[in-house]
Amino acid sequence: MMIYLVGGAVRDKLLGLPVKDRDWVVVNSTPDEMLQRGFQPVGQDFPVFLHPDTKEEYALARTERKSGHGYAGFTFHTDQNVTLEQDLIRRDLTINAMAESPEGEIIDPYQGQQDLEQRLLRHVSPAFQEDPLRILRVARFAARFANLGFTIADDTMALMAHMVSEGEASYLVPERVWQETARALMEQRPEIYFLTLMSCNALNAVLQEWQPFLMGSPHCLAALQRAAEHNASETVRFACLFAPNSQTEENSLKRFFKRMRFPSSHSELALLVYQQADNVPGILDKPDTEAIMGLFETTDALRRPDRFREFIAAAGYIAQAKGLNAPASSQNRLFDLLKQCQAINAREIVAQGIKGKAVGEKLRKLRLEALEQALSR
Ligand SMILES: Nc1ccn([C@@H]2O[C@H](COP(=O)(O)OP(=O)(O)OP(=O)(O)O)[C@@H](O)[C@H]2O)c(=O)n1
Repeated sequence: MMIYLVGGAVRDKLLGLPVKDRDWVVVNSTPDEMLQRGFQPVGQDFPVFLHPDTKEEYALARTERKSGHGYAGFTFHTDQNVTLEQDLIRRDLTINAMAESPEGEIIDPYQGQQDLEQRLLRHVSPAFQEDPLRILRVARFAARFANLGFTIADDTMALMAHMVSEGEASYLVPERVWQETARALMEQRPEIYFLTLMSCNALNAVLQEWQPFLMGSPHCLAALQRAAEHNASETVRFACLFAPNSQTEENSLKRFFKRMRFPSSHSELALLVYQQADNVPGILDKPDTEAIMGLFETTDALRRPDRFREFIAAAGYIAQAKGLNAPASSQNRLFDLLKQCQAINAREIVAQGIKGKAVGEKLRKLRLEALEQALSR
């Protein structure tokens, strides 16, 4: 048997980037031999094994043939005669289709190194079409490597658009779409992921309800870009893409979240942003304690201060993207005001012998007074 390092590890090494996961291809072997050598099978019909010590993935060189749609549509073919070149040609991008021998020799039958130099994301062969997830992967790599100067080859973009027009993208299940999208959100230039999906029409095919936000208003993607520049969390980046938008009804947004099964933390923050983000800029311009208290109440800030922090961060990026004056200092000020309100709690009021509904009323009154005082300072 011969073992080669393949895929992202070879690509990242050649780019001088840190290598996270290492994947290996095993040529000229059989499942029996792998088992004899102590490798653990990953699944029943899947020619992939885990190394007994490192737990890294070792896959028998294989060819894949499509026999239908989606993930049930694959048949694997692996035998001792499948060559490294045959294994590499079925991969997605030329920069992901290189191998390294144990001696450190790079095996590059499809000009991956040339494309690395030319900063091109180019599909290896027509076999690219066998997996619609690759449309999202290419968009994600474009987002990751944009700052290194990478762009998508015209032919590859055309192929992706062709796959979408053939209806292939509709076979992507929500879980996989989210998996790629979540990873893309954390890349350096996440907006490029969405721009790529728009260019090949995949956004319309898989994430249609997002279109009014992403295509209808220029603020969302600009806000996302700012959020990424400031190393914002995945939740905040996601929520930036739901700036208030008059074309979308709240119910259809809720249906979208449900259909795509986004994590509830993300959907909840996004919904708050959609409903309330426009109320944040300028709220501190005039000392209107009722307005500030109203914002705390509608966003449930007193009980969920961490989420409120994320909410004002997202609202801030959106406001900045709109060219409004929304400095980080006013976000901190708003959060300080929240803390002042939180410092007053029901215990002291109950201790004074106040009961029932009057407790809440008194609490609100004291908090408004605290806001008044803080704002006059
Ligand atoms: N839909 C896919 C998924 C994976 N691959 C191939 O399998 C390798 C390993 O896949 P994965 O670990 O998902 O990606 P990486 O390229 O290692 O990228 P990342 O850094 O994002 O993990 C890829 O390089 C690529 O050659 C592919 O061709 N098509």
